[in-house]
Amino acid sequence: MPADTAGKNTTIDTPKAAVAWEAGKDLSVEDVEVAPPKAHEVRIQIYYTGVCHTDAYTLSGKDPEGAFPIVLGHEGAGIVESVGEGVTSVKEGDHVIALYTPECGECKFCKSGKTNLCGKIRATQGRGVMPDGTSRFKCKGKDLLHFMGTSTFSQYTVVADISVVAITDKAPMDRTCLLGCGITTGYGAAVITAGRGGGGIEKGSNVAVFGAGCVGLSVVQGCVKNGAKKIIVVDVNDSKEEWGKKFGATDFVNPTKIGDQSIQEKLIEMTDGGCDYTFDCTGNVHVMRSALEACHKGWGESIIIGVAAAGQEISTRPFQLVTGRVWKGCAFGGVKGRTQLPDLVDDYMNNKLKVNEFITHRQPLANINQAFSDMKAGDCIRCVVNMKED
Ligand SMILES: NC(=O)C1=CN([C@@H]2O[C@H](COP(=O)(O)OP(=O)(O)OC[C@H]3O[C@@H](n4cnc5c(N)ncnc54)[C@H](OP(=O)(O)O)[C@@H]3O)[C@@H](O)[C@H]2O)C=CC1
Ligand SMILES: N[C@@H](CCC(=O)N[C@@H](CSC=O)C(=O)NCC(=O)O)C(=O)O
Ligand SMILES: [Zn+2]
Ligand SMILES: [Zn+2]
Repeated sequence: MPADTAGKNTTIDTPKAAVAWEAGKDLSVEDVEVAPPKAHEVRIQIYYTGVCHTDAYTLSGKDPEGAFPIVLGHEGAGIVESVGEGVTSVKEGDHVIALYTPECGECKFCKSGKTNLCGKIRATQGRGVMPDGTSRFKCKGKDLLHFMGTSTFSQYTVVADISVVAITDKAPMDRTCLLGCGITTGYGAAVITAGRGGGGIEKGSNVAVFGAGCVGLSVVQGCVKNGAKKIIVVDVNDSKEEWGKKFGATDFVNPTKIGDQSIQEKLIEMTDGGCDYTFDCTGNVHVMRSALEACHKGWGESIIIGVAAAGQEISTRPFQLVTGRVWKGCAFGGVKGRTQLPDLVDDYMNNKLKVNEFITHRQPLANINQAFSDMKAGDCIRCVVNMKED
């Protein structure tokens, strides 16, 4: 892999990337060409990437925005190799995390103070191209699409300068990569998105978290931080009870083992009328309904985090909302990546945020398909892929 390209306007023509040529097929590790960053773009050498269920979702063909061939991956950390003209926010050698939720600071969304979503490059990002409408990846003479503005399953990637944040070089990248999606998403949902003022769950809240994967356990971690009273993990997999308790959950319910009672009835009974907050971390629309209906009348809030497949819709009786329950959702936990992510990394470095505990599996890039299989097994919370080991 060339190490002397930094700062030079050259295409890197030997890195490897895991290419998704077609929906539903294994990834193929290929030699790719990665063009230099244009103005307001950054080329990053990716060191480590997590594999998230959203990568599998898009690979499956169920993502309405999914197109192929594409370089997937959106949970990555690395080092800036070179920057294009006009880039001032990061420089060569900076340790960074790629951001699938960019932050330009200038658009209507960024200026609203009401959301972490940024509108500046969302249209091109959704079409799998850079903001100028073209790709920086080539393989076998074909252009490859970018994914979520990050494409971290490549040893080198190019991102918009608003889609990357510099963090301390003291933090181990094989862990901080997970702050690029799963951990930040769940934690942010609990400490930022939840609550009418968006300040997170209040101290003393009773909470139910549906689905105890990386995202759900991160919600648990956020609820502990904000002083929740009851944190009930709901999962169909009994092994998640121990995981939930490790992160601070107080109770566990397996909804398949409560007889004739519905899960919403069970949770209402356990919380004297319903939960103050519930979180869907499964992507299952039936679970989303249960999560809403398990909320306390008058004020309970249910936050949708899980990503459901194309064509799936949520439903409930409108009466559930008329009587004061609130349905909302968030991407990346409501966290503003460039403004707020460095603080989360610092919290991790100061032992205030668990990250290491989520890593159950590791694979080299050559075994990335195994990393997808690992992720789908019930004993995996997160698998980290070493992008330098091919
Ligand atoms: N909004 C956002 O910004 C983001 C959304 N996501 C989405 O969040 C979701 C969760 O991600 P992740 O934590 O990685 O996923 P995991 O699959 O690791 O965790 C989901 C958990 O939910 C369990 N589960 C499945 N069905 C049910 C059910 N009916 N009731 C209760 N529990 C159930 C699963 O059990 P089992 O393993 O037995 O199936 C698993 O333990 C995904 O849909 C992902 O795409 C992820 C990141 C960001
Ligand atoms: N492309 C999908 C939507 C997938 C989705 O909801 N992505 C989340 C992040 S999930 C991360 O693992 C997100 O950022 N949503 C906001 C956005 O602007 O995409 C579809 O079309 O269904
Ligand atoms: Zn993700
Ligand atoms: Zn913006």
